[in-house]
Amino acid sequence: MTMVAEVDAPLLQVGTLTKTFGGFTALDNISVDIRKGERFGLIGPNGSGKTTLINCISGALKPQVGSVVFCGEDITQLPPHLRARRGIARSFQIPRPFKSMTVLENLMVGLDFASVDSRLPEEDVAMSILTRMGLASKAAAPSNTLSQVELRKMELARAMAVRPKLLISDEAMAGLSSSEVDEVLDLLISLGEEDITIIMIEHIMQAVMRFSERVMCLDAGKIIALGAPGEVMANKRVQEAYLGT
Ligand SMILES: Nc1ncnc2c1ncn2[C@@H]1O[C@H](COP(=O)(O)OP(=O)(O)OP(=O)(O)O)[C@@H](O)[C@H]1O
Repeated sequence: MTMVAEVDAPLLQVGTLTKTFGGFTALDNISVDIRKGERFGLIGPNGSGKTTLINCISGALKPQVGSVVFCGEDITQLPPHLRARRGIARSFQIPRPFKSMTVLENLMVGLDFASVDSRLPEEDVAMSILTRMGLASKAAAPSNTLSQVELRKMELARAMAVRPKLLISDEAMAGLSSSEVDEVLDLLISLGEEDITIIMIEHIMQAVMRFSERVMCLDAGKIIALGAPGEVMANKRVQEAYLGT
């Protein structure tokens, strides 16, 4: 019985999280469990609290109330770098590469940061991640010569370098063409197939619908819907929050 409980335990447990800035409540009593390998979409209108929630999970912010439990460990008080070492990685909306470095060098910095213990030389590990992301041919290219979609892939590769259990993708597709969105989505979905849990913040609804097994919609710091993508999109409160009607 114990074994079954361990297998079924959520990877991430967010419990009664409240985050205020001065007198303003950005997150109001948020509780959600995310299972291992789940592809989880996080949506909500501008200012609804998505980034604040992700910041509380990655450690950039500490909530006033509530807890974040990851792999059974309460990490609420841990700083971001220790959360990264436990397997939480974040890929940012605006890629921030070290411009003068090559794509391979950018990745090796990520490996150093994570102090990833590997029997393989770091360069081999970095090259295998670049191959996985379809960027092997760009390994020696300076990062400032990459196209937008290549930059997004490099950002995901850098997040992958820490060998995450949980990858948080923060608007990785903003500004891309629809075929490029599909390329990045295919990559994210293939990572999900390797049991990497992914939380995707995204405004492109078509991408959210295709990617997510479950979707959570925030509005004014509260969960207004949580469930299968079709159900959430059909929810009247979600439609009102987006359409402002
Ligand atoms: N450091 C801060 N100080 C004060 N207010 C903040 C701070 N960070 C966020 N907020 C406020 O908290 C609310 C939620 O912001 P948050 O960035 O989490 O929203 P979001 O859903 O990610 O929005 P967007 O889609 O525009 O990125 C907003 O009203 C924002 O102004």
